[in-house]
Amino acid sequence: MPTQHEGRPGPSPDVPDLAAAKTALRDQLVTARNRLSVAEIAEAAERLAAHVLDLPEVRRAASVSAYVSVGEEPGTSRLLDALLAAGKRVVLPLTISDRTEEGRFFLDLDWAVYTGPASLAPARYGLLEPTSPPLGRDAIATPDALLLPGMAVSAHGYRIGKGAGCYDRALSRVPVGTFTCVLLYDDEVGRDVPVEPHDRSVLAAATPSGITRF
Ligand SMILES: Nc1nc2c(c(=O)[nH]1)N(C=O)[C@@H](CNc1ccc(C(=O)N[C@@H](CCC(=O)O)C(=O)O)cc1)CN2
Ligand SMILES: Nc1ncnc2c1ncn2[C@@H]1O[C@H](COP(=O)(O)OP(=O)(O)OP(=O)(O)O)[C@@H](O)[C@H]1O
Repeated sequence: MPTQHEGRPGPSPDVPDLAAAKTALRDQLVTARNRLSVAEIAEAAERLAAHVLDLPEVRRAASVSAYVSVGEEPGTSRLLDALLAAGKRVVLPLTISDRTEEGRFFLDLDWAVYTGPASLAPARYGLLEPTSPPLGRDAIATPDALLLPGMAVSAHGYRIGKGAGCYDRALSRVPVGTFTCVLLYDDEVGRDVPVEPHDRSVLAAATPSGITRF
């Protein structure tokens, strides 16, 4: 499919054709991930972690934000423990619900420090979250490097996620220039991602084959 939407400024967030195109792409991406075997997921996680840990921005970071992978997502458990073992402060998302002034429900992210696998507990939406105290939504502004979940990324670094907009909200609180890297499978990089006005691009993608910079 040609790149129809990339870089085109939209008139407002929630442009219906862009939102529908995102939903269609997400469906395709979920289907592809569902075909992965447990062995493929484990091997991909291992290779991906090695590339992430080798990134200069991650090596020199004192603090890193990441996520706890679930299901067919690129695995992060070994990566989280390696970051901790390297002496870094690791912060993880807590998914919280909020309402707009008009009463519309949305999901946002708070943050908490990771201290090891035993500090994680099952949370809403099938997620695993840290049990340490919430640091506040603005805590995402302080880590030196951000490792993000995603479903795909465009050739220009625009990512698509699960569709709640949590990471777009979180990224809007992050100082420009902060190192941001989405963790994906190889065939999810360079996809035709529809771009809405609220979308913030990332600086890199990490996959089992290596790092792509945008
Ligand atoms: N591992 C991991 N953690 C993460 C994310 C992620 O993508 N992966 N997030 C990335 O943003 C945040 C959580 N994002 C979410 C995005 C959508 C839905 C959601 O809509 N879930 C259901 C509907 C609600 C339900 O189950 O009752 C759905 O998928 O239909 C939930 C959480 C924070 N933590
Ligand atoms: N910074 C923001 N401020 C207000 N609303 C936002 C913001 N970012 C996203 N949204 C809302 O969230 C909805 C979902 O956004 P989008 O489809 O870009 O999510 P996504 O990137 O797939 O998910 P995520 O960011 O959680 O990984 C959009 O319809 C938009 O209205």
